[in-house]
Amino acid sequence: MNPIPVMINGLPGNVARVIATHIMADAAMQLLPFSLTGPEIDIAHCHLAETPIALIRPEAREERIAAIKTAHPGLISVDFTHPTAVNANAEFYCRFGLPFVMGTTGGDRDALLRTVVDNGGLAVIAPNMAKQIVGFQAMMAHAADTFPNLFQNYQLTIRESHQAGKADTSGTAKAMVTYFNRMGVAFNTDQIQKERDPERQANQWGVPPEHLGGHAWHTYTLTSPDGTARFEFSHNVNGRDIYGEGTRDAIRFLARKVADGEKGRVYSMVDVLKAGGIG
Ligand SMILES: NC(=O)C1=CN([C@@H]2O[C@H](COP(=O)(O)OP(=O)(O)OC[C@H]3O[C@@H](n4cnc5c(N)ncnc54)[C@H](OP(=O)(O)O)[C@@H]3O)[C@@H](O)[C@H]2O)C=CC1
Ligand SMILES: O=C(O)C1=N[C@H](C(=O)O)C[C@H](O)C1
Repeated sequence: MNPIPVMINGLPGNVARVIATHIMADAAMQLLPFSLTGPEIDIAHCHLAETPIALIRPEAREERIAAIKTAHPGLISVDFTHPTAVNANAEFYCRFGLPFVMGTTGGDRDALLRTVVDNGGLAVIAPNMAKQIVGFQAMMAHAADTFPNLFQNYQLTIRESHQAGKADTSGTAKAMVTYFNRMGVAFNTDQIQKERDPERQANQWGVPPEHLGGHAWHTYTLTSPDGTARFEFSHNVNGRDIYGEGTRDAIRFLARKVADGEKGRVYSMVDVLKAGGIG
């Protein structure tokens, strides 16, 4: 079997760099030496180990993509860019018939789904690629479907802490809100408490100093109306390696859907998990 050609977009950003390293280590995939990059990037290349990757700025991508696509049939694009880029990037992928994995959070998520469906695109879209967190989401979805209003009238607090440079509120926490809502909890994503201050992260949260520049800590606390019962769920991730395996599974899943001739469909990481793509 030929390796799946993969273009990681968002280099030289933090997560794109980690994911690209995971792709390079996977014999079933071929990391292409190109990456769509952002408007602030003024270097022409970045290096992953010894491999130079050409960085394609937004104004150059329309003229470059056709040749890349022709040279690499079956190309899968993987997007870990910036919340402000989500919708325009999805439109770009759909315009050029590029199936994509969208790991980037933020943007208008409803519009994102519509773009794919209305334009016959194909995508896996998920705010979190970590398989254990995806599994936790699936558990919460099951609880919401099976026991609607299980936590009716409970008070919810959501606290999340990420590296100071994170541009948006946790997309994972926002997704989790939908399950709590379906379990009867009144809560708006604006109520998510986000921490971006490294001093408080180290001294109050206990984030290890070496991970202040890259961590994703989330705690969901439910308190009963009379205050006698409290339920707490946490997932605390240091570094970014955890996202590599799930992203590779999403790429393999999407490549299979392309081979099956699917079009106009959006899949989540829960779909990837259910398909047995995560092992
Ligand atoms: N789904 C998941 O499992 C995970 C998702 N994420 C998400 O991934 C995203 C990236 O995070 P992170 O790497 O920390 O962010 P960084 O800011 O480190 O990197 C983002 C990179 O994307 C570039 N960029 C901006 N606009 C575009 C564009 N239009 N096309 C291509 N590249 C662009 C930026 O360039 P410039 O400097 O010019 O803006 C920058 O180099 C976030 O949305 C984050 O929430 C993170 C971890 C896991
Ligand atoms: O920006 C990050 O780092 C992360 N972003 C995702 C999110 O917003 O949910 C996933 C994880 O929290 C790390």
